[in-house]
This record gives sequence, structure tokens and C-alpha cells, in this order.
Amino acid sequence: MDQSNRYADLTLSEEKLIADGNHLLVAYRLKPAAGYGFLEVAAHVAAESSTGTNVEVSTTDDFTRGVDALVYEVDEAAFGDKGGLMKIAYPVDLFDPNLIDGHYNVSHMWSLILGNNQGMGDHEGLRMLDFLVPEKMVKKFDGPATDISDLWRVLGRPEVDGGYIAGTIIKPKLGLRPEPFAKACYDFWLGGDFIKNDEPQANQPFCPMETVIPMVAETMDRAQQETGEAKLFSANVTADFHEEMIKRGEYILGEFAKYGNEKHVAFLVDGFVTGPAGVTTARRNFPDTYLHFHRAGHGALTSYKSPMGMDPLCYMKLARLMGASGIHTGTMGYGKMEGHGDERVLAYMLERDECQGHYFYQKWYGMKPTTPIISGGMNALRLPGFFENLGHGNVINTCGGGSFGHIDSPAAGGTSLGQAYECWKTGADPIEYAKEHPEFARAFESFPGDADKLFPDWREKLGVHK
Ligand SMILES: O=C(COP(=O)(O)O)[C@H](O)[C@H](O)COP(=O)(O)O
Ligand SMILES: [Mg+2]
Repeated sequence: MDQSNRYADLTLSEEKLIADGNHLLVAYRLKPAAGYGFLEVAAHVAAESSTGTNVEVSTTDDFTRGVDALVYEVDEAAFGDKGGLMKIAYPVDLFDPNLIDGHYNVSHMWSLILGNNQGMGDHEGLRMLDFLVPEKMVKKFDGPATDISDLWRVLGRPEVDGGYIAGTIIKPKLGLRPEPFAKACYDFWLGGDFIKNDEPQANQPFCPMETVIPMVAETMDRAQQETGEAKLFSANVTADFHEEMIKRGEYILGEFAKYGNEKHVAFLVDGFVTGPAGVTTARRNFPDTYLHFHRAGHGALTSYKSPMGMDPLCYMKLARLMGASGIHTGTMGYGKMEGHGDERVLAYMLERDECQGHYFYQKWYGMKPTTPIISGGMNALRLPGFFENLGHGNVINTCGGGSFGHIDSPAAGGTSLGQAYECWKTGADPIEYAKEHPEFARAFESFPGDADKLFPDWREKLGVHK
């Protein structure tokens, strides 16, 4: 049934919709299924995502029609054989403020703008490319409670432009028992700032949380005394339900508080699999603890290979609205995960108070920034190019293989990361810099494949022969 006479109004002006601020606007890539018209399916998407279904219903009244989501722009040829562009305006009144405090919840918003419409049979692809949240909605989402300035403060750095936080993920991903786990932490902390649990590390029988966390807390204290530097640990509190997450969080903070280091702890939440409810549980129950959002699983939704789901930019915006202090933004083509250099916009959208997205200029009206967390196949050799592409180093970077794969030690791995940042920041040539910085130099021998690709003449210049 073609519902475009009700759910499309191509006379609407986007400029006016933005100025009025009463609609959430969404840009989609749509590929109709064979036999269906573009506007027909676009209108069906608007119906399914707001006040309609696939047939007229007798219960619809004039008020209902007044909150219809409306297709207001189409460009059928925008993406060639991948489909066309269409934009939908969703009245703000469709969204759901909490009973408790009137804040909007991301889960409801997500289920509307990218919910049933994903399963419709009359399209071959529907992918959310960008969305614009109007001011009256932005101000009623939680947003982050803490941000990177809180970590820079603990590290004794300036709270603005405090710079690069050199981190790792304890590897192997699973299988370490408490003693080797704590030793891996100590060894890295002698050279680096920040350690995270890998996303599935939690309370496994071979490494119970109530055995390993006290050891990590003691190890952090020792490493701080040994180096004279503050250290950070991002502990996984992911759980299926509120009480378990709270139990884990309180336990972890209690153990680090024994050394006065409760501020040195961040909480890792596998936010894709727990969803907005899991993230918000941590955000609201531990407002003083940096909320580290790991996005494991997001690729099913955000992969550029998919005709469905959402562009990674949209996922970043949802995470900031939820209140992530920091979220993995990928490595923008410099690491092992899918990505490309133009993904700078993911970082800028998270950290700036205003940013031009793919289709919309989003203002955040003072909402705290979310830190881009850079992770996935990174090491000291790949970092200078990454920083050059991003244009700054105010990020958390976690290198698992890039630290524990350093041929000298995890400490040397950690040191090499900080050196890579200094190399870029000072504008030094990496080869020349390596001549004066042994840990950075040994990263070339640790990751020879990368070295050959990035610095083809490194062997003769550094006097290293096979
Ligand atoms: O454990 C790692 C990286 O380990 P390593 O440094 O050894 O590759 C992270 O979970 C991935 O980066 C997640 O990907 P993303 O950060 O893109 O979500
Ligand atoms: Mg991991």
C-alpha cells in the first residue's frame, strides 16, 4: 500500500525543520526491493517508524496524524546501485522522557529510528547515515558524567590538551591466571599509563575477579611507587543485570580504595551487547568513574560492508548521548579493524561541542565530550601517521599486541608508545627519532612487517640487518 500521500511531504524545508527544533531528523540510504517504488518504501519506513503499519487502521485520528514521521527529502539516484538517499523528520513528541527525571532514553529513540524498519520486506537495504538531535532533546540526555580531563587530572597533567594516554589491553585475551595477569600489568605500567581488561575478561574460573582485582590494585600501587607516576586501570563491570554490575563496580572501587586509588579506576562496559540500559546503569550508579564503552559486536551494525544498520558516526552519537566517557572509535585505517582516514569525523563528533556530520551539523550545547579510544592492531610505528591524520593526540590508545609484542618487554612497549607521540608532536622524523630512543627503535624490529611498509629503508638507516 503506497502511503506516501500521508507519510511524505517533500515541500517541507529542512532549514525550517532545523530552525523550529521540533523534529529529530534522520538521513538513510534506502534500496527498495524489486517491484516497489522509492517514495512508496520511504513512506512505509516513516509509517513503521512512527504512527503507522502496512495498512490503514480504524483507530487513527487527527491527533495521530499530527505526529506522523514524514519523509521530507529524497534523491533516488544518490548511491547508484546501492540505492538512494531519503530523510525523515520525527516529531520530538514521539520520543520517550523518563518518569523519574524527564531525560530521554536512547534505547527508545534507537528502537524508533532504526527498529522495525530494519526488518521490512519491501527494501533490500536501509542504513542510517546520520541524524540530527534538536537542542530540546540534546539537553535531556544524560551525556558523559566524566571525561578525559578527569584522567589527565589523575595523571597530573593539564586538564586541557593533556595529551596522549598510552595504554594496553592485557593479552592474551583470555587464559591468564591471576599471578601472570598481575605481572603483565606491572610490566606494562613500568612504561605505560593505562591498562584495560580485554572486553571478555571478567570473572572466569581460572581468573576470579575477587582474586585478580586485589592483585591488580596492589600491583598498581607498586608500579606507581616504582615509577613515581600515576597509573590507570579500566576494569570490566559488564553484566546482564543492574545488581551484578553494581556489585562488580563497588567491589572493584573498594579494592583500589585500599590504596587511595579509587580515582585511578575506569569502568569498562561492553556497551553494544549490554545496550543503552547497561551503559546507563554504569553511568548513573558510578558518576565519578570514567565510563569506558567497548563496542565489541558493533560491526554487525556498522560495518561498511552492510546495506543495513547504521554508519559508525551514528553509533558514536548514540554513545555520547548515553553518557560514554570514552568509546572505541577504531583506528581510522591505521590499525587492524575496518576503517579509513576520513573517520576523523567520528572523533570530532565525540569531542567537539559542534561538528559537521555526514548530513547534519550537530550542536552538543555543552554536553561533556566523549574520548576517542583508539585500539586494534596499533603499535608505536603506526601511531605517528595516525596522529598526523587526526591532527591531535588527546586520545586514549590501547595497544595489546603493540605492547606485549615488543621484543624487549611490555614496559618497553609502553615506553615506545609515549615516544611515538612525542616523535609526532615534535615533528621529528621517526627514523631520526629512533636513533635517540631505543624503545621506539626496537619497535621497528618488533614489528618488521609494519616497519618495511611504513619506513622501507629503516634497516640500513638504523643499522639493523636480517
Ligand atoms: O583488544 C583489542 C585490540 O587488541 P590489539 O591491540 O592486540 O589489536 C580491542 O578489543 C579491539 O581493538 C576492539 O576493536 P575496536 O577498538 O575497533 O572496537
Ligand atoms: Mg579486545
